[in-house]
Amino acid sequence: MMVPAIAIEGLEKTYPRRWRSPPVVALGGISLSVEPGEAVGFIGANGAGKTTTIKILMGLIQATGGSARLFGTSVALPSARLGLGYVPENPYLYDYLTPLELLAMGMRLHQVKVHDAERYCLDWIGRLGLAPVAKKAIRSFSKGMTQRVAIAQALCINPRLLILDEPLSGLDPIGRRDVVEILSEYKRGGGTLFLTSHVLHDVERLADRFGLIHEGVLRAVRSPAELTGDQESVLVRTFGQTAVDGMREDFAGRWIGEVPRSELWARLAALQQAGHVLLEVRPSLSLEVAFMRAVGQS
Ligand SMILES: Nc1ncnc2c1ncn2[C@@H]1O[C@H](COP(=O)(O)OP(=O)(O)OP(=O)(O)O)[C@@H](O)[C@H]1O
Repeated sequence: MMVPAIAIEGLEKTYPRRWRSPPVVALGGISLSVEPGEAVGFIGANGAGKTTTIKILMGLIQATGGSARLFGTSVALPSARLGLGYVPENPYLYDYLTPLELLAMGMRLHQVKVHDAERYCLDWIGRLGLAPVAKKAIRSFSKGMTQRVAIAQALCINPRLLILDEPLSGLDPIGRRDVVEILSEYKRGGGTLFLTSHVLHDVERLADRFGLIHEGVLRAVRSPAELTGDQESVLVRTFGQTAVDGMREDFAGRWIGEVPRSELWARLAALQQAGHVLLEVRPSLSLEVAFMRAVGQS
């Protein structure tokens, strides 16, 4: 059997009492495993326990109960994190360094050797859209630019596992698109991803499974097919000149309708006969809504 990339069992974290504040139970015993080559999105509202989980995996804080392993090695051992890429929620980078220097340093720390290291790092910097500032101190960078450097640094070591805490926050729409594309490519190449987000939409294109965490409890772990596969109706969008029963015209002159799954093929045939061109067929509930329903949040 393959060793899971991440194996979390009954993980607990209670932050101790401070001054007048009572102890905070951030994780109430969560269990989750991520297989090599898999991408898992960890979704939850502010304060749900996502960052706490990641900090435990990264050895930045200690769990108060349960266990966590990376490729079979306990997170208590620093060697568990060799060859692992990590992008924290608010990356703190040595800001007197340039992106080129920082990437080179990361490669040395992870003992990654490539033929022409400078060229290799510049290539990664370029892919994150930072070529013009490759040799400028990070100190002068915006939040989004800093985030891009952190992502380049995590990816350039060719990690066997990539852990990202809110990787898209702070990025503009183009940055988001670029990063989703780069992460998809990493996954297609066999990489393993564990990433957090407040919203499922952000990680929809990347994740094979989604885990919903709520107040320190993992409420459900589901694949997109499990979420949308058993919906009883399907949304159909067409383009055509004539009205067809059950379809309504939208403002752009397209036709849209919810069709019971059992009638789909008959309805598509009727639409074709009426001269409609098929534009889209998809589950009528968005993944986000389906997920919220699955865990009883809506
Ligand atoms: N150092 C700390 N001391 C005390 N409580 C903490 C500490 N860090 C986090 N918490 C609490 O633990 C709970 C989980 O926080 P965590 O940062 O893991 O949530 P999150 O899901 O990452 O939230 P966000 O999306 O806002 O980053 C919250 O109630 C938070 O207030």
